[in-house]
Amino acid sequence: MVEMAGIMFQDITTLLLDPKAFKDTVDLFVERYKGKNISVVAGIEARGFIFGTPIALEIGAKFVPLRKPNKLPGKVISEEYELEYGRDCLEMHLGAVEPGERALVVDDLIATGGTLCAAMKLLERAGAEVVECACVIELPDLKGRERLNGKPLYVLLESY
Ligand SMILES: O=P(O)(O)OC[C@H]1O[C@H](OP(=O)(O)OP(=O)(O)O)[C@H](O)[C@@H]1O
Ligand SMILES: Nc1ncnc2[nH]cnc12
Repeated sequence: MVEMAGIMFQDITTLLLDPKAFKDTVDLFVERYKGKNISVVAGIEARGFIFGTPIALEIGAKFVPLRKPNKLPGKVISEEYELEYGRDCLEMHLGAVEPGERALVVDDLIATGGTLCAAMKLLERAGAEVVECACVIELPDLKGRERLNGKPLYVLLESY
């Protein structure tokens, strides 16, 4: 954890420097989701890509990037969401997900929950069933879990 502009920033890049710790982290998710009939792993830009892609490969699911605005070249659907300061937006390629698909949403961290909430809305608008959201770290004091409308959230560690 490092302090950045008054915020205690949870920096997962140190985890990535340790190949065994990184692999063990991915394996914990793979063990949980393998054989659960998940066809889509949706990873949230940017840090959700780091964990989402190896999980998708290992469980045999496709990987769908949920990106910040104006990054995806094709037609997209968009969802705006509130940040602690201001607003942001996530986009997903139209047609990347088919109605009825079972999706897992992956990110590195849940803080206020706005990002995961927008991600779930995109997948549900495309007709997918969001099975669960998965993050490495939860900041429980920010009560992000309460914004997920009862959708299960699996995290590896809580940071207070
Ligand atoms: O639960 P929330 O309050 O919505 O915050 C969590 C989001 O914040 C961070 O991403 P950030 O928006 O900083 O973007 P980045 O990964 O591109 O740096 C983090 O990786 C999550 O995606
Ligand atoms: N404290 C924090 N550390 C890392 N990423 C974040 N995203 C939102 N809050 C964060």
